[in-house]
Amino acid sequence: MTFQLQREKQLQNQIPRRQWSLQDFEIGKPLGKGKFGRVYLAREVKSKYIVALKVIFKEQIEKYRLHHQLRREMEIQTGLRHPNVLRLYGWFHDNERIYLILEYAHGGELYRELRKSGHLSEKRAATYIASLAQALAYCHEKDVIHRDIKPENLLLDHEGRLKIADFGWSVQSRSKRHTMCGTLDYLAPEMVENKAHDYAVDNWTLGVLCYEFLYGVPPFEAESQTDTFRRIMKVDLSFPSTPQVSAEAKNLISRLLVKDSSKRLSLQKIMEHPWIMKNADSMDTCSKLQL
Ligand SMILES: Nc1ncnc2c1ncn2[C@@H]1O[C@H](COP(=O)(O)OP(=O)(O)OP(=O)(O)O)[C@@H](O)[C@H]1O
Repeated sequence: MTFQLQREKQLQNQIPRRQWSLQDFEIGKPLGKGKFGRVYLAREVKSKYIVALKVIFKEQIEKYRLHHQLRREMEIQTGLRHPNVLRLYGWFHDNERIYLILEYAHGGELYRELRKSGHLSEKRAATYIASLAQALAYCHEKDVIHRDIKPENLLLDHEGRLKIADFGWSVQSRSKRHTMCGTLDYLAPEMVENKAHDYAVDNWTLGVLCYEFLYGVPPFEAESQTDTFRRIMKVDLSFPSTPQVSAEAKNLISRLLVKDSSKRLSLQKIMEHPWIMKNADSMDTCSKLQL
């Protein structure tokens, strides 16, 4: 067992009885800034386990009346245990702030990787899609839906394994995206139309992500929000000639970007798809289970 693993176990042993406070952590460098606060590298003093500490200002939460939702969502995420879902180990608060004790994702945002390399290889793209399909199947089983699975919310650990982060912030993040960046790119037709929707919205988003991993841009990108909306509603999908992408990958994308949500490929079928079977690195997706 590696040191980090032993330390994680130590940390986990403390979780049920522990009332955490800021004194339990040594705070390191800032890792990033979100809408509601900042994220810092931190080390739990007793176990020496490295975590990411997300600091959220209560004032912000109160301003947007998000405290009930934040609490519910924190409870959901604490209960999720999957190698491709970022762990939330616990939380505590003081007068001004709420602190979330999160698994540290050493590799940072997948979004940055994607921008850096332009697009990903089929092997990497397939591995990420398989990881996402497995993580989502696990969440759906637990009746947790509505993951905000756009590249900015996907982090990588020290081994390059994908982690879905920002759980439960789907509503905020989505409205944030609408107002701040105006992007609808990852939303299924039934969502942009504000219709009732179910688990199948996540399957659509997997199709969008698969396209973006392979081509470097989302499939329905347009100058304006209205044009993106139109393209999504028409499923105006086309595959550029470069970069070269295999017919099997295009087949998977076309079977996910289907307007009728009941006809989209299921998560199970994604995992069995020939492109995934051929390209996904199974070590990264299934065998490193439950630490
Ligand atoms: N667990 C983590 N490990 C490593 N880096 C992280 C972790 N969590 C967040 N970060 C970094 O900090 C940045 C800000 O994270 P945060 O979740 O606050 O922002 P956000 O995605 O904009 O979320 P929100 O919508 O909640 O404001 C991320 O973009 C990421 O680079």
